Amino acid sequence: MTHTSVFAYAAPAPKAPLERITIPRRELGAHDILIDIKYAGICHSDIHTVRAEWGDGGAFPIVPGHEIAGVVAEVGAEVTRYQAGDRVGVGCFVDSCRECENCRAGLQQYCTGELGNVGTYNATGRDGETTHGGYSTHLVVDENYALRIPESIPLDAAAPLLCAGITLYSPLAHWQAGPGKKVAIVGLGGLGHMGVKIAHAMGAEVTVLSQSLRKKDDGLRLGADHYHATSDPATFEALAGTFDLIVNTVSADLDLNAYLGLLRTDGTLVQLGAPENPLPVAPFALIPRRRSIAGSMIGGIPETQEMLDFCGEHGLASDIEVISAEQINEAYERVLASDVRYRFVIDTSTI
Ligand SMILES: NC(=O)c1ccc[n+]([C@@H]2O[C@H](COP(=O)([O-])OP(=O)(O)OC[C@H]3O[C@@H](n4cnc5c(N)ncnc54)[C@H](O)[C@@H]3O)[C@@H](O)[C@H]2O)c1
Ligand SMILES: [Zn+2]
Repeated sequence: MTHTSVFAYAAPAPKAPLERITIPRRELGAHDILIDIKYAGICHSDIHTVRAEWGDGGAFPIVPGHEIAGVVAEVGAEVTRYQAGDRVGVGCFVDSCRECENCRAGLQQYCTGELGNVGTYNATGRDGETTHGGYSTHLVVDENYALRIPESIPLDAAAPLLCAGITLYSPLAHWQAGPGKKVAIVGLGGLGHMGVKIAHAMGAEVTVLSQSLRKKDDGLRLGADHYHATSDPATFEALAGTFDLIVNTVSADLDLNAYLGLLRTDGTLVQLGAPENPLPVAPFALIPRRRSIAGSMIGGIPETQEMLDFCGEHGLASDIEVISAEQINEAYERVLASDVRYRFVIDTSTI
């Protein structure tokens, strides 16, 4: 297979600063599109991965980036869905088996086939080659794993929707956030701020549970009805038994038992944050009120398109700070210090 060489930013080894390298992109296959990447969001998962916090080490050098927005530059011979000039996005995976029960149901993120869902980076594609993510100038992807970005959403603010947006939309839709439902969003970072916007647009009564009240004004502006500090023990007394749904976006260890106490009867806590340590659950945090704890991972292709269209209709996008490629390492430190409002987005023309 022949390749084209393109520029990218990569972590050469675990915990090492990212640096500019060249990577291969495959030649256009019949069903592929070539995307001229314009913007790539920085997700906390990128940081977990390059710091090797999820165990397996990975295939370094790793080019992160799964919040990708760009414009179609070329299409393969049999492409039907896109043409040059279309505004498109790519999220957390670029392929899946397409045959298992989940793939056929449009839940490609939960592919159970041998191929599994092929991560946009740090994964092995069906051609046996390592995938490289969006901190890069170009990407070749199968047209079936790209999404259409509505005209009303600027490309830079659209990029984070491809992970942060769908990761919140999917559980909020699944657990039916809407009028009459009380929803708490724990952690007001990249994921959390999209959770507030989307849950509010769905009609739910939204509460932010943040470490402090430092970002309260932002939270209310984003659409929250209430805002509480989890550093204040009175919060857990005042809100005991309140919520139908709690969505935990925190990237660090948290005492889930304290949060389970905030659920009403039959309420559900959905775990989205993925810290490296187990989170112990006390049986009696669940038993007395038939409470549930669940997980959810991004969303499938049809639901991601539905989320983008929903955001287009409701005028939603991410609150972003656009940076140049040479600021990536500094941005990582700022994400780790909770100093981001609310997503860093790399202008990939600076790569
Ligand atoms: N389930 C999924 O599909 C999925 C998808 C994307 C990301 N993630 C994971 O979700 C987590 C969050 O990602 P992100 O990009 O939003 O990160 P982020 O760093 O932008 O946001 C995390 C937020 O949690 C806050 N926080 C930390 N400790 C807290 C505490 N004790 N109480 C309340 N808030 C606290 C931080 O201040 C920050 O605002 C990461 O672990 C990431 O890997 C999961
Ligand atoms: Zn992500």
